[in-house]
Amino acid sequence: MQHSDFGPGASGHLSEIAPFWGGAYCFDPDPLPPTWEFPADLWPVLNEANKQLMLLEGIGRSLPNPAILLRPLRDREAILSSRMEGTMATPRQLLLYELDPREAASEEDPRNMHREVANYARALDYALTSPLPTGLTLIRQLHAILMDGVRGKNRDPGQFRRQQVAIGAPARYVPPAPGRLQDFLDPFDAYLHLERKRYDPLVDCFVTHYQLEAIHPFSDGNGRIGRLLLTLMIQRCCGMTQPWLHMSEYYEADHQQYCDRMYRVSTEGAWSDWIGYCLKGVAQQATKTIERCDRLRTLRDEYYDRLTGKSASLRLKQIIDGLFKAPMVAIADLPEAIGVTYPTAKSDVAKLVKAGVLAEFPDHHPKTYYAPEIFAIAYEGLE
Ligand SMILES: Nc1ncnc2c1ncn2[C@@H]1O[C@H](COP(=O)(O)OP(=O)(O)OP(=O)(O)O)[C@@H](O)[C@H]1O
Repeated sequence: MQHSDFGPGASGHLSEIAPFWGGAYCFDPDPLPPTWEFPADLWPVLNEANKQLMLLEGIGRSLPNPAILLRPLRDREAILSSRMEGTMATPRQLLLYELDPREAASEEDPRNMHREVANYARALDYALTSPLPTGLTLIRQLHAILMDGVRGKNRDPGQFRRQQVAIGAPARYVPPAPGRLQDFLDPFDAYLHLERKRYDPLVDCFVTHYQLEAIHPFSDGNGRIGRLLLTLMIQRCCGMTQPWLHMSEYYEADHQQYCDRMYRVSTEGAWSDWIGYCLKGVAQQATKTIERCDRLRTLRDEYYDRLTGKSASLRLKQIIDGLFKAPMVAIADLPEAIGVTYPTAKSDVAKLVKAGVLAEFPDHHPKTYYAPEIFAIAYEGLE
């Protein structure tokens, strides 16, 4: 860690540790809230972010079936947040894994990565339905789900780290020493539990995101847990009925910038820069999500027309709605999902193939179908 990068405005202090960790120092972040005042020139940026967020909330809330948006959003977030850390799964791999979650055969088996991405999605679902307040207990539970059954060293599901870690190679940022972690985690937990924090709720989401990353409490998975918590906090603290907004797409577009801005909070106390960047991301992500929602809604209406017109068969509508939640389906799973016999399910799938809604997924047993047009919108840019 570059000692000379840290100036008088740093948002914490350097303290000495064992010399082999990229220099002899780690960074001890000051407890929240920072002494930083929210600057006047960021008000328009904050207002725009909150406006777009509320627009998205209104549109999401008016959806007759919110799952048509929530599931693709959740999967996009799981894929992109994991991809930022080198854990790769395409949407197809994720959906196929979820249809058939077999154990990985070895540490090198790519199914390990698919499982980790599926775990991320599962952890998000868990967080969003958990009655626990946002705090360390919930954070540890989420980490345990994220690392559940994943092979590899230093995963320690649900456990705070007992060793020194560093970000980057050579170490660019070195978080607090393990022996003193609790000194940073306790005040962090107390701040999370405050009903009214220091700033606008949206601003506080990004202030706390920085703090969790600066403490880096786990030996692995800190980036993902931080972004998962961010989704949860935006939903819980900003009056949203559902998790409509995720930030990983924005951060992933320029990972370096995301990390650099956090680094400069540590070294110079550059909060305005970090918060302004995040708020712009909120407006951008909200706008993108609204557009995606419109495209999915239009496509669903078009499918209803294409297949059945006004005399829409309820059963086919049900299958179509299901495809918007997960655009992959195995005939064998349909009878239980919609309460029909196997021959009826087979004939319905044939109708959907004829109408161009479904296509057979090549080289896969048991026979599996996917909806290419839904796929193209929901997972745009991810294949
Ligand atoms: N200078 C920094 N200060 C604080 N946090 C940072 C900094 N640079 C990057 N980060 C955060 O650390 C994350 C990466 O941390 P690290 O490389 O230690 O991975 P990890 O703990 O193994 O977690 P994951 O596997 O989810 O990344 C980034 O995604 C970002 O959120």
